[in-house]
Amino acid sequence: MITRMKVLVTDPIDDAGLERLREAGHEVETAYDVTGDALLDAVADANALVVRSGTEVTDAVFEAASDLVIVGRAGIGVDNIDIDAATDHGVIVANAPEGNVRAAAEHTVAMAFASARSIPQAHARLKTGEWAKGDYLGTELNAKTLGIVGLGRVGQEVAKRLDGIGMDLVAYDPYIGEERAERLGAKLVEFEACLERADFLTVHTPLTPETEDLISTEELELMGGGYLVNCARGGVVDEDALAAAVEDGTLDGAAIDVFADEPVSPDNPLLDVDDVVVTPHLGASTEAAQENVATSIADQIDAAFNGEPVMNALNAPSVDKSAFPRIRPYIDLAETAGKVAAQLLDGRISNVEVSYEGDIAEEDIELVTASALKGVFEPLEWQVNAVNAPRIAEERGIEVTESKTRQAEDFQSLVTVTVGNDDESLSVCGTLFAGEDPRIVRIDGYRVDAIPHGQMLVARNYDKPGVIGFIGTVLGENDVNIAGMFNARRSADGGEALTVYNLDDPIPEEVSEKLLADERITDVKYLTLNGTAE
Ligand SMILES: NC(=O)C1=CN([C@@H]2O[C@H](COP(=O)(O)OP(=O)(O)OC[C@H]3O[C@@H](n4cnc5c(N)ncnc54)[C@H](O)[C@@H]3O)[C@@H](O)[C@H]2O)C=CC1
Ligand SMILES: O=C(O)C(=O)COP(=O)(O)O
Repeated sequence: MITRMKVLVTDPIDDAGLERLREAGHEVETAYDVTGDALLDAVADANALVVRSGTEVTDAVFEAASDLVIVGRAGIGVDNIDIDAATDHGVIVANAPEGNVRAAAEHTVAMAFASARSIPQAHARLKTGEWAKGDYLGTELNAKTLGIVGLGRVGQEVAKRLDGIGMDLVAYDPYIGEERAERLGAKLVEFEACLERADFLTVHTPLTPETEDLISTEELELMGGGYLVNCARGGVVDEDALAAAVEDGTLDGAAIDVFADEPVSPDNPLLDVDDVVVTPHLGASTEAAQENVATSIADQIDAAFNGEPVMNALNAPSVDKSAFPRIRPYIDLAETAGKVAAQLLDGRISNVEVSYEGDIAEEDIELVTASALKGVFEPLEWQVNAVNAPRIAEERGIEVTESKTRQAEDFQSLVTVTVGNDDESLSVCGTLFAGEDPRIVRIDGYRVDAIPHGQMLVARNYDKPGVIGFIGTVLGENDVNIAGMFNARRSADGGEALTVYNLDDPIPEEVSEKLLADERITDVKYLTLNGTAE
């Protein structure tokens, strides 16, 4: 099983998550607030990195962390993680998209009320002994219009809560259907209409190039009054524009939990405007939410270490937990078939086809195909795993195709990996005996029955008397013991044949020359697969 893995945690997460990682046998190191070179040093021998929003996980981090398997984000937003760089380095990025949704929604509601009733301002004055009752005349949310920009998980929870207190709901989200909005009692409208109609506008999009500064001077002018709440991401709202709009009365107020740069600088213009209520990124900071996200990330890290699917992987194929036991043996089988095919083809690989027949064709096979690609690319000595294999194929212009058919001729399930180029191709078919024992059952059209592991030799020869004996003698003379062999021929007339050997020992280089010196033998290939021959 897995060896002790090191998990580096650079933003505070709940003890329940740390405990779960330790219970699973992993070494957990916490190094909060490390940045720059100190972060690069700390991550150098880590197998997993756990962060919240406080750590910038850049390309340099992946460069420094050669043993990194996964970055776990104990929360939702991953704008602080360079996912492209992670994929290039074959590192999984996973988040915890459910655990803090209610906390974020409740904080949003709290912020809307806080700004509408000036609670923080009145509170601060009363604490200094000032009874400023006459200075505050608030706004009710009841019967006002709530505009929601981004009707995803958090946006929907906010919708439910504020619908419940009698607000009218409009929403702008170009990626969801009208039906979903209607089920929440919200009307889907265009962006401008959402701004114009909202008395309270709340933002719940991720920060992406598309949403950066989504709301700036022009958009705030369209609102022309009312309140803006941002508990999503700082960069979505232009801070200078918002501060100016509240200052000059274009808006009545705002409530902001998130900032373009965090921790926020004392010079941030929003801190100077009295009608802007601020909190230091507290949306997810409840006990329940923190326990949820920390344990979710711990489980996903453990799964990654065990080679199991990572439920919320953002850059890797993930598989339903209940389906994984059925798929797992095919992951290894496809990788092996890919490895064998790549090692047997002489020419360049410019296309890979993975086809599925029988029961396996009913399953979600994205991860199986990625594993087949990993198998194909590994003998080429590319730094590859199932996370970056599809990307590597794309970058190198290798065409990847998949096909599925529920019919299987001779086997319950068959996985075939075909590698080739415009001039030639070679297929390797694998199946599972008794549902779990991997077998190679066809190589380049020859029907074989080979156990794919350890040292193997695949010889092509003319089907003449004494050839097999000759190969056995040469191997024996070189102290290579044959654990098993299978000979296949296309026809019974002395034509071409293919023989697959499982060997107990590595093959010395000169063996190949000796074998090929015999004109009955046309090709010899050595394969090295995982495990050793029995
Ligand atoms: N303040 C805090 O502590 C917390 C902040 N968050 C943040 O809240 C935000 C929302 O989180 P979730 O609801 O879980 O995400 P989600 O992915 O479930 O929903 C985001 C929604 O935004 C929509 N969207 C994307 N681009 C858009 C655009 N240009 N215009 C309008 N809509 C667009 C998407 O279609 C999606 O429906 C994220 O930025 C997340 O990081 C989440 C939890 C806590
Ligand atoms: O989950 C999110 O997106 C959040 O913004 C929460 O951030 P945090 O984990 O509190 O740094």
